[in-house]
Amino acid sequence: MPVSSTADEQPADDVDGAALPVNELFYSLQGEGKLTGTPSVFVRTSGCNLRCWFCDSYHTSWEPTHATMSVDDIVEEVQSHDDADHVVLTGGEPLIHDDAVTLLEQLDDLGYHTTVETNGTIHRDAPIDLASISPKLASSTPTPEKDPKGDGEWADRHEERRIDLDALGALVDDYNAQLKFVVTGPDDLPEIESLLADVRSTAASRIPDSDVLLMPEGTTRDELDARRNEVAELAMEYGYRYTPRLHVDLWNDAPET
Ligand SMILES: C[S@@+](CC[C@H](N)C(=O)[O-])C[C@H]1O[C@@H](n2cnc3c(N)ncnc32)[C@H](O)[C@@H]1O
Ligand SMILES: Nc1nc2[nH]cc(C(=O)O)c2c(=O)[nH]1
Ligand code: SF4
Ligand SMILES: [Mg+2]
Repeated sequence: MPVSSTADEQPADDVDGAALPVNELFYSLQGEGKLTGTPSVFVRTSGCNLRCWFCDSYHTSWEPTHATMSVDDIVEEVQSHDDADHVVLTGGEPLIHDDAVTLLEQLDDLGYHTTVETNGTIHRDAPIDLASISPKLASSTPTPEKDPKGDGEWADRHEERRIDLDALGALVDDYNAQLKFVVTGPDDLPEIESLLADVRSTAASRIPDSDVLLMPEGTTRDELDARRNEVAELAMEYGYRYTPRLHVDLWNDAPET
């Protein structure tokens, strides 16, 4: 059972057996985190238990769309990208789906390196080679002024759900992990420091600063141009790692990149 199961699951209709709601499946370079630049197949599931105002995958969270794919068909499409040996399972929040585990098991059996991009509110037992955890800060909350769709109807639910220390501690203890924070500005740093202290006292394993990454918020080149230097300097000031958003630098906000 997941540590936290406040899931807004998209039903997997039409298909018998293990299946997932898939928003997009594409081959690209890992654009974020320690494996930046690695050729990887991305499987993006639809549905999320949070609603970050800045979500760069709007059609998996605010207005989710998907095709239901059997896990067998997903694996076949992954294998069609001959040169890739890394798979990134993302979303939406991929760990709201029970069959994410089935997919990860099949990929692991085939020898793929698996990264799971997760908001860190749900823990599952699965063969995950890199848990790429992006805990959501207060600056992600869709207040009425920032809500991309409505009038702040999701703000309270998002606030209640965005941090689950037990899930974060279990993910860090069970997997090779990186903590990747979306930074909107210097005001985010005190919260990152205090959250890290809490996760460090919850988790049994050590979390070195080199596993903590600061990533500038921005879905377009222009937005990143305005923010990346400030975030890079914050990384130097606090001793954390900086991660670019290589895919945005290369392809801006094009889909399937
Ligand atoms: C769309 S999320 C899907 C995985 C999971 N729901 C999560 O949030 O980690 C993939 C990654 O994009 C990041 N992200 C989403 N919107 C962003 C934005 N506007 N600027 C920078 N990073 C963003 C998330 O923090 C996460 O690391
Ligand atoms: N190229 C590329 N790298 C990524 N790393 C994490 C992504 C995500 O959306 O989870 C992502 C993405 O959408 N594209
Ligand atoms: S948790 Fe991830 S997928 Fe969900 S709204 Fe936030 S950034 Fe988007
Ligand atoms: Mg993305």
